[in-house]
Amino acid sequence: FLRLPQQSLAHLIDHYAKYPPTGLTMKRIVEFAREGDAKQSYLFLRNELPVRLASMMKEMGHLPPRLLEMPSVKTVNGWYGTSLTELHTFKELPATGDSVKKFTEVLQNIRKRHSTVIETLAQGYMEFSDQAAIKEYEESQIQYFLNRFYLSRISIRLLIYQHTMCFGEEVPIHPTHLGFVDPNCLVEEIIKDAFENAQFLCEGYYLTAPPLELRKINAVNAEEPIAIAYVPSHLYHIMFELFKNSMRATVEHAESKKISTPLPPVVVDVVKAKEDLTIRISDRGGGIPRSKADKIFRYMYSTAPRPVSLVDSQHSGPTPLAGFGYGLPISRLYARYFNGDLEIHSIDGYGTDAYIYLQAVEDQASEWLPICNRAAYEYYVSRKYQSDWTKKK
Ligand SMILES: O=S(=O)(c1ccc(O)cc1O)N1Cc2ccccc2C1
Repeated sequence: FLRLPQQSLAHLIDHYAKYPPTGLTMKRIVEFAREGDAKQSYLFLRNELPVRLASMMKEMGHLPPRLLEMPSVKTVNGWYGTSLTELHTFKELPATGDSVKKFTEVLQNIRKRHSTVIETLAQGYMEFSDQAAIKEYEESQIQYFLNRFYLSRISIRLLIYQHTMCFGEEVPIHPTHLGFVDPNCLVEEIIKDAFENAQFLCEGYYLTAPPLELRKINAVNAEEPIAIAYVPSHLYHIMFELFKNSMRATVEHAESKKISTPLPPVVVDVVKAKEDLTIRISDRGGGIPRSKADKIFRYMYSTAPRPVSLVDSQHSGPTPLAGFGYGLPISRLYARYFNGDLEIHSIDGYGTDAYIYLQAVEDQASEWLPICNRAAYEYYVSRKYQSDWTKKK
């Protein structure tokens, strides 16, 4: 037989991107971590990871050509291509101890290779915006893409961590953890950890920080601690980000009022009910007007070139809580990944409430993933961005 022409990368992408991703529920992930084995994981991931990588590579192709020319964007595209090609070599390989061991090593290399994807794409965006003004439709295409691309990346990294920690040499952080997931994640502990670390940063910079006021209600079982099956590092990331925002707002707002009363606390309410686990973070940091509130979930919004010196005159060192960076949009992706959400409700002149909603029931918490299908393609080509309403005043 003629040897099949060397599978070009474009063929690989088209082959795998044809399939929709297979989303897992938190229930399935926990069960599999308990009862699954390395071979079953290998047989699932050697197809599922290429499907998720290829889908995002195909979708990247719909971005403005000028953006795809940016060196940093080409670099990220290169990493995805290399990883897809490496995983594809396992396509026909039978699941033996040796092939599974090699596969696990490949996953660890992929995780390391992709560790700076977010910063590198941000660099690519800056290169793009330095080159020429970004049109409105390009901006909305890029925001649409980055939410899908980063959500897909969160999911790929979770699947890799689960495999390497359950079936590789890597040991879970806590003996009770099942890989990267904790079947009994004590929410209050993570909230306190995140608050203490954010407070340490805040005190280091502002020489002061607001106190925490934590209130909790377990509406399902009053005596039980509030716990759900979740990814501790995802919850920590969300809380740490929101606490940094609230602390900065609280301190800077108090300073601006020139009166030196004690700082108002950051109040956190945690309520576990039948369906939702809700965490509300309330600060009295002066809030944000509605005219600006719609921008805080934008990538790059506040990475606009900062004042020349990162050192703020009144305080020492770079502003560790500077701007919003990517913290809010990425935190919202973490919350939405397992069918939760993150909402910001602000009262201009008073303060802001951040609501985090998580699924309290494992089989309702299923991966929320982008599907690279016709609808997505339509979005890129149809210029849906064109507003069909008069401009806001
Ligand atoms: O926009 S905010 O209301 C705000 C946004 C998100 C959040 O989690 C908490 C918040 O408080 N806020 C952030 C910030 C930073 C410096 C100075 C003033 C403010 C006001």
